[in-house]
Amino acid sequence: MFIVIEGIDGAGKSTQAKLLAEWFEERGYEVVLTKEPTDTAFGKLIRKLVLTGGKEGIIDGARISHEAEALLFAADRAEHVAKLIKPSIEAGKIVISDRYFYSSLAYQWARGLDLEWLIDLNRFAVRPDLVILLDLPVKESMKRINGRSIKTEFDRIAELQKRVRENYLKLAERFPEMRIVNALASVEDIHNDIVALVEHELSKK
Ligand SMILES: Nc1ncnc2c1ncn2[C@@H]1O[C@H](COP(=O)(O)OP(=O)(O)O)[C@@H](O)[C@H]1O
Ligand SMILES: Cc1cn([C@H]2C[C@H](O)[C@@H](COP(=O)(O)OP(=O)(O)O)O2)c(=O)[nH]c1=O
Repeated sequence: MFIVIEGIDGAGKSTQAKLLAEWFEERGYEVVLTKEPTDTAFGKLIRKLVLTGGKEGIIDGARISHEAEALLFAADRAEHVAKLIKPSIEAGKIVISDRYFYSSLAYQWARGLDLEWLIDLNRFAVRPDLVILLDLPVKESMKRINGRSIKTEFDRIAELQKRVRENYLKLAERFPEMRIVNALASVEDIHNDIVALVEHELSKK
């Protein structure tokens, strides 16, 4: 079984991914807990060129293009799928990924790229059984990650996160595997909501 956790920055994805992995392990399942961007050379390149916002992300005097960013995320994902996700699913393990191609759709679309091009670009990515979308207002997520980003960037980031949140909600109407979970609740209540969705999915297998 392949489960993905999605949501804006600070939505609680890594917290819930870890709890869900423990839930499966306690029940005797073999679990692979993973994330995107990955920790491989491609993921490191993304952190260097895309996520630092510093001078390493500048090529020939300009920031790398949003198209190049989308291609880097897709290249990282292609390796992730081929080397870890597919082999683990085939070995009967439970794969839990903190972010997947839905992040590319929500974020790179918010950067102004064409959604249909992004969907085509990511068509190689095996579809998960279940995608948990942790949804919460940007104001709340900003409170949770306060300190992770510098203050002067706050408003610009909040604006982007708002678009990303809206995009995720639109994507949930298009991709039936996506389920919206209210991420304003307590860590424990959210975990219980996720477990209910997972148990429903397990009962279908
Ligand atoms: N339900 C929750 N209520 C309040 N704070 C939370 C909740 N879930 C996570 N947090 C806290 O919010 C911050 C961001 O959570 P994290 O799981 O790292 O989010 P993400 O992986 O989506 O960026 C962390 O400090 C975490 O402890
Ligand atoms: C996977 C992915 C992430 N992102 C963005 C979302 C986050 O703001 C950022 C980094 O993800 P994040 O989960 O914060 O990873 P880390 O804490 O390891 O740096 O990358 C995209 O724009 N597109 C993608 O395809």
